[in-house]
Amino acid sequence: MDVSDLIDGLNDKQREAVAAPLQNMLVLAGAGSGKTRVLVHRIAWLMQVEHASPYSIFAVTFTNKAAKEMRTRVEETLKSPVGGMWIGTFHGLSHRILRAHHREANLPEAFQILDTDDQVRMIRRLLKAMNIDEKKWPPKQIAWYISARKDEGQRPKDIQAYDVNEQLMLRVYTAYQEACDRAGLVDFAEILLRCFELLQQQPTLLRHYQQRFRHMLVDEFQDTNNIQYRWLKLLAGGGSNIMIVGDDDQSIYGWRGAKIENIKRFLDDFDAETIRLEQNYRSTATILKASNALIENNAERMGKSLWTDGNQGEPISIYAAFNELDEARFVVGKIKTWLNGGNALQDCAILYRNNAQSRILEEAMLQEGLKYRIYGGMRFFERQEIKDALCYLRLICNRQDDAAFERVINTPARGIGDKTLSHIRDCARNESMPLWYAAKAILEQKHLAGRASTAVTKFVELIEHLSDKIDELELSEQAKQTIEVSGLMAMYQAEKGEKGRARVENLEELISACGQYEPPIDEDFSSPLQGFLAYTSLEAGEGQADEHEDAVQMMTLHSAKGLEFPLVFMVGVEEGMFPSQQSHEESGRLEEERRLCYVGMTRAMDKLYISHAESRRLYGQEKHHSPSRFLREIPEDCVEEIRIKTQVSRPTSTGRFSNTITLATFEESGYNLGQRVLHAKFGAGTVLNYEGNGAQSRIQVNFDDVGTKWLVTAYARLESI
Ligand SMILES: Nc1ncnc2c1ncn2[C@@H]1O[C@H](COP(=O)(O)OP(=O)(O)OP(=O)(O)O)[C@@H](O)[C@H]1O
Ligand SMILES: [Mg+2]
Repeated sequence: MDVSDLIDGLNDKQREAVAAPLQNMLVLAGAGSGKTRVLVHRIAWLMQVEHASPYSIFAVTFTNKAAKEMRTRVEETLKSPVGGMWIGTFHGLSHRILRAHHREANLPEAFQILDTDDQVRMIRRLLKAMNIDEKKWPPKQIAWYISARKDEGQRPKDIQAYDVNEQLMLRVYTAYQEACDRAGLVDFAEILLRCFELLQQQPTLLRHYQQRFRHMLVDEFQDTNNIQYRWLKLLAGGGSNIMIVGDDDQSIYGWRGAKIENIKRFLDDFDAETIRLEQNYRSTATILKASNALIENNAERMGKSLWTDGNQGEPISIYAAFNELDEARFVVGKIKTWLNGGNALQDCAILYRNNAQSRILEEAMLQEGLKYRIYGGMRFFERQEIKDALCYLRLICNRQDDAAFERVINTPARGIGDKTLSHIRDCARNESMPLWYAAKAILEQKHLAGRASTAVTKFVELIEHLSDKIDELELSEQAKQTIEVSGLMAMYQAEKGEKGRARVENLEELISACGQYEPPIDEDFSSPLQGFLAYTSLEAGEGQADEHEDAVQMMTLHSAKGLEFPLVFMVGVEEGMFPSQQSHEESGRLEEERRLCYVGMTRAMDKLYISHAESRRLYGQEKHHSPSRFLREIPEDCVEEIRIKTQVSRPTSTGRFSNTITLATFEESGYNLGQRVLHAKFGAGTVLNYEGNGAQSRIQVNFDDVGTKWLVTAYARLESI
C-alpha cells in the first residue's frame, strides 16, 4: 500500500499531524474539523510508516461504538486486520487490565461490575444497617459523592471531612467500599481507580504496559477527568508518544468531574507540540457561522477559528411550538417529508437535553409508524426482566456477588421474607462474609424457622444445581436453562397483557443475544459466560435492539458528541430546560450549557431545526418557558422563524401515555390558539389550550402578568384584542 493513500484527502494541517515525527502532540480544533479523522490516519501512519505493531498501539475513544468504528476505519485504510490493537473507552480498557491481573488487583477472578442501579440499592441497604434515614440522605446523592471522590482518586483515608455532612457520607463510603470488596464488585468509577492503583503499585506490571504501548492516542480529550488524566500519564510515563485530540469548546462533562484544564496540564506535562485545524468539513457555512457566534459568548476559551468552503446551505429553522405535543408533531411532520424525499431515517437525529423528553417524541413517532432508536436511553440490558436473568447468571458465576443475590433471592417469590433476609444480612455483616455464605451458614446452624429454612434451602439448591448443570452447555443454552429452571420465565408468562408479553420476548431475546455473542479472542475470561456478563455491563448502552433497521436516531445532547447527521432537530431549547435551571445556580455551568448547545448545533451537516415550546408538561407539571437565551445569540441572518397557527393536539387527561393523541376541539371554543385576549381581572394574555365541551369546557391562557391559568370558558368573558 502506498503511503500517499494515508495522507491524500487531508489538508495541510491534518497532514502535518498525521505525518509528524514520533512526539507528543495536541490537536486542538473546533467541531467537524477532522480531529477524529486525523487520529485514525495517524494510527494507520504509525503502522505503515513507523512500522509500529498493532500490539504497541493504545487508543481511547469516548464510546464503545466509536471504538468499533475506529478499528474498522483503520482496517479499511490499511486493508489488513489489526487484531492486537487496544481501542476502547477508558472504562473498557481499564476493565481489560483488571481482568488480566485480578489477583494483583485483589479481586476475585469472577469479579462483577456494579451498575448505577445496583450501586444505589447497595447503598440503601447499608443506610438501613447503619440506621441512617434515607430521606435525609438520598442513596443516589451518596452514590454521586462516592463516584466523585473516586474520580478524584480519593479513597476514604485520603479525605478530610470537616463538616458533619461529609463525615456521614464518608462513613457510608467506607462501609460501601468494604461491602464491594468483600463481594468482589466494582462500580464504574472503581474500575478506573482500581486500575490506576494497580499500575501504580505494581512496578513490573506498569513497566510491561509502558513498554508495550509505545503509541497512545486519545480522542475527545477535553472530557477526561482527574483519574483518567493521571492514569494516562502513568501509562505513558515510560517514554511513549501520546497524541491527544480535543476541543475545549466541547467540554460537556464538567458536572461529572471532567476538567478542561487537563488540556493545559497536558501541554506542561508532556512538552507537546500543538497543531490547530481550522477548516470545517461537516456543516454548511450557515450552521458554522451560527455555532461560532454562539460559542463566542463564552469567556473562558482557548480560542479557535473555523471556516468552510462549503456552501451557504439553508437557514436554521426555529420553530416556536405551543406545547410539547405541538413540537413533537412538528418534528415528526418534517421527518416524514424528509423520508418521502427519498432520504434515510438514520440520517436524521433528534437531540434533547434530558432523557425524559424522549417519551413524547417517541409517542408521536409510534403514531406515525416511524422507526426510531434511542441511543443510550433505557437499554435492553437494563430492563427489569433482563437484569433478573443476568443476576441469576452472575450469582452462578460468582457466589460473592451480593447485589445479584439480593435481586434474585425472592424473585420469583419463593416465600423468603424481609425477616429472613435481614437475618442473612446481619449474619453476613457480623461475620464479614458474602450473603450467599451467610445464608448457608444460617441453614447449617438451623437458625431459621421451618418454612423459611425450606425456602432458603431450595434457593441454595437451585443455584448449585444450575451451576452444576449448565457448566458444560453452550452459552445460549445456559441462559435458557437458567431462565426456565429459576422460574423467571413462568413468572413473566403469568404476567398479563402487553407488558408481560414484552418481558417474555425480552427474555427470549436475551437467549438469542447469548447465542450471537462471541467472546473476544484476545481477552482473558475464565468462561464465555464471564465474558458475556462483562459485555452486558460495559456495552449495554450501545448494543441497540435492531441495529440494522433504518431508524431515526434519538439521543441526549451529551451522547451526540463526536457524531454527525445530515438533518438534526434540537428540541426543548427553552430557558429553564436548556440552559437548565440548575445552571443558573452554579458558576461555570452556564458556559458548559452553551458548549453543549455548540456540540448539538455542530452535529448538523445540512439542515438544523431548533424548537422551543411555550408550555410544556414534564415530570407531571405544566411549565411555561421563554425561548432560550442561546437562540438570541445566533445571528439573525442565519435563522428563519416558523410559527404555524393551527389547532393543537393534547391527549385526554386519562390517555396521556396512550398512543392516541386526541385533537382538542378548539374550533368549538370560539378562540384560536395563540390568540391575544383580555380578561377583566388578569389582564392581557395568550390562548394556549382548550379542553372539554360546551359548559364543561375550559380554556388555558398565559397571562402576561399573572402567568398561566385554566378558566371555565363560559365564565371567562375573554375579549379578543
Ligand atoms: N480533509 C478532509 N476532506 C474531506 N472531508 C473531511 C476532511 N477531514 C474531515 N472530513 C470529514 O469531515 C467530517 C468531520 O470530521 P471528524 O468527525 O473527524 O471531525 P471532528 O473534528 O472529530 O469533529 P468533532 O469535534 O465533532 O468530534 C467527517 O465527515 C470527515 O470525514
Ligand atoms: Mg471527533
